[in-house]
Amino acid sequence: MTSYKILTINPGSTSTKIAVFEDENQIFEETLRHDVDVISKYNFIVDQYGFRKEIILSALEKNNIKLEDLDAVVGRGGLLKPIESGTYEVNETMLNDLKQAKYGEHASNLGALLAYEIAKSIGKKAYIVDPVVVDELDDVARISGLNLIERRSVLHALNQKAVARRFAKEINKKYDNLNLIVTHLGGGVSVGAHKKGRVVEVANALDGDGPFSPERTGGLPVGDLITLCFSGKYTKEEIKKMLVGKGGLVSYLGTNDAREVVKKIESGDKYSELVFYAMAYQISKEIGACAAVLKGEVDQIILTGGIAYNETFTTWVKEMVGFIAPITIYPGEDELKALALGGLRVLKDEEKSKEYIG
Ligand SMILES: Nc1ncnc2c1ncn2[C@@H]1O[C@H](COP(=O)(O)OP(=O)(O)O)[C@@H](O)[C@H]1O
Ligand SMILES: CCCC(=O)OP(=O)(O)O
Repeated sequence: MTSYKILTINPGSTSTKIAVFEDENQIFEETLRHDVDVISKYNFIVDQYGFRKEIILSALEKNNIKLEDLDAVVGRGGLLKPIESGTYEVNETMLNDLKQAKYGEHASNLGALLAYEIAKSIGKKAYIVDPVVVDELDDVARISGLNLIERRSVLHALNQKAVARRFAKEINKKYDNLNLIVTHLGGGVSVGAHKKGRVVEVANALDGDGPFSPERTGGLPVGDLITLCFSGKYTKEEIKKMLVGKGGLVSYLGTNDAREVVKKIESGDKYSELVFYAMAYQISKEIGACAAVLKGEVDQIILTGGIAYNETFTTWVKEMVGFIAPITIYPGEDELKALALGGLRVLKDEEKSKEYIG
């Protein structure tokens, strides 16, 4: 039987994760973490392309992984036109939208670009799976309160879907029959209300509403934000960076690394504890909002992402939202595997890849 070797690339706001799979089996994985000082010196995400490509290729070389042995490269999907869940072949329209940051700036925009270039160098195809713009919102969730602004679905779709399906499988139920609240705790934070297999509500995890995260402000008091914007002290680009990249934990504590914050708390730093607790508090409020969207019919709350490794943090969240539904914790994420499986389904002809129209 033919077997396939797939390189998966997941550029996140605080890291680049890579793995190589032989069919469903992971044979190599590495997480390359990026300090806020390294990342924030780049004005645009696309400028990080060379830096991230170099560290990927050098990690592969160090581990004796030969590009010529690969059958496909699958990258995390970035900010594209809102699309349905699935595996998409990387095409010119997609690359252009990402290079121009037509739908916004986020590290995931690099997934398709890196996958395409590496795949091209060996004459193979590149794909993305469940990009951050997977859109299954109920129409009511699109209404913002101002007819000039529509609420958008921007989330860790790949991992949210992967852990939701993993939970359903573990309890022998169908994802499509469950109501779940999935909370991804990464460099960005997304809290999604999954109603019978569709993410019907999510606070835009990038630059919208919702809780603050290690590197983002989440929703801010709008009046004060307007004053800041028109104070004459900051350019539009500086304000944007303040909200995404230099917001959240970075703004209060100077780091996007929750593990550093935990160390400070353990050494008795009360201010760090207050800020870290505030993040748990805001996330819990958002979980409460999703419970209202699901009319209280919540089968399970799932906590996932890097910060879900921290027991102090998950205990705070449990204390606040444990009354809503039982809580399952899947620390880290299944994104690399989800990317590999999405690519594999296409290589094995079990599924046709979708075309990105733009
Ligand atoms: N063991 C851990 N304990 C606490 N926080 C962690 C741990 N591992 C990773 N994190 C934190 O999780 C965040 C990144 O999460 P991750 O899901 O890897 O995000 P991203 O894909 O956005 O880079 C960082 O703040 C990182 O410090
Ligand atoms: C853009 C939504 C996904 C997101 O925030 O990812 P990271 O946590 O990897 O930045």
